[in-house]
Amino acid sequence: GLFGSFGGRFVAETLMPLILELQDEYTTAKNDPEFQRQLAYFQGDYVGRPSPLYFAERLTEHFGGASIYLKREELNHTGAHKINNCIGQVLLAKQMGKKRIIAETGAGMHGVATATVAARFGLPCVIYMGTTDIERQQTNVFRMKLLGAEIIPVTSGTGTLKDAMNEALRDWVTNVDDTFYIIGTVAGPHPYPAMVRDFQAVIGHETRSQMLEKKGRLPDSLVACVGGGSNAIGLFYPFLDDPDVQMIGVEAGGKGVKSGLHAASLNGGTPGVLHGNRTYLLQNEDGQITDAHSISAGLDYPGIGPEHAWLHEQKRVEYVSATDDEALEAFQVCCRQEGIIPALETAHALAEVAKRAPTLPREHLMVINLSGRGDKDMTSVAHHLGDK
Ligand SMILES: CC/C=C(/N=C/c1c(COP(=O)(O)O)cnc(C)c1O)C(=O)O
Repeated sequence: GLFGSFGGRFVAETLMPLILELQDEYTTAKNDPEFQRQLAYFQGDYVGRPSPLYFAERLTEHFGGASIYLKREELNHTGAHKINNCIGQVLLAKQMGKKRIIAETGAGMHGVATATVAARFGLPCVIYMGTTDIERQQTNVFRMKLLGAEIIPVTSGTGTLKDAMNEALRDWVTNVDDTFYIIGTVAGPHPYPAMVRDFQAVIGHETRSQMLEKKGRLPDSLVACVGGGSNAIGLFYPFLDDPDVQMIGVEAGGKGVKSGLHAASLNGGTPGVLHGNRTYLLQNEDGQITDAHSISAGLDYPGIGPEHAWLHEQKRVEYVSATDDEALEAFQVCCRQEGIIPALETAHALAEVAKRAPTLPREHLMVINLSGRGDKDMTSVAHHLGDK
């Protein structure tokens, strides 16, 4: 389970039997036509896939350069890419005879997607969520309750995603026999980063065939925001062996990487171990995890998926960052030009498009992962714009 020197399994011994059972179950499922048929069925009739690859004519005109295409993951059921992964993992949980589902959440999109599949498959569900995020993503908190999930507020640390994941991992170690932990991003011990990537790779597979059908060739560049990195790797993965397809991952630059108040684990971090895998993370010289900062709860995480750490070292993907302010600006441009209200996480990818598209010719085909919709962010954005 290694991506170069990244990834692996840094977990308590008590977890190993379940991890090995999960790895066997997943390896079997990957090659099991019945599992793949079930997955495709729910991706189609329940999630609503394939998501459109939409030519954003107004954004293209507005930036005056590259041809901009949006991969509309915000149109999936529940409003983000997270459901792609939750369907796959809940099917595994059922196959393994698990009786209880737990998850962590920051933006609440993974929490809602987990509560959604738990409801649909008749399993009790507990979601761990930091109190900071409960405050800034209230619509998703209410949606989780409507879907029947129990939410456990996490007050430790900064009360954000990292802290929620710590508590979810503790629950999992305690209830390893009857509980399945649906991890919401490409983090955690092997096989999670590879498994979550595989469930999200439907994004890239669809994008490939949609672009070939529309333009008769592959896209020139792919842009996606990076929190833990699941929507990005899902878009990038099917293209990794196409050397002419450029890939840009956009981290949360917060108040600016130099300010120290950011969540840019690659651009502002160093190698270390967190949440069961070796990757890049924000830490001080003693190896203590330092606080992340981002206007967007879903990017507010001091780590990153180990495959991204490896792709960064291999220089196959270019990782840049966008600040809170740049994301807020791009958020508004998307609303006004395309009539699409993106999630604040997604707005970080759009901020990079604002910088990069004008420098490219119209023939350049640029695909952005529109990872989620922004309903959840209305009060937060109103608050921040009020400061303008
Ligand atoms: C797993 C915790 C992350 C969450 N969300 C992250 C997120 C992200 C960043 O997560 P990744 O794709 O895994 O980097 C991007 N776009 C949207 C709309 C998101 O909600 C969540 O709790 O909903």
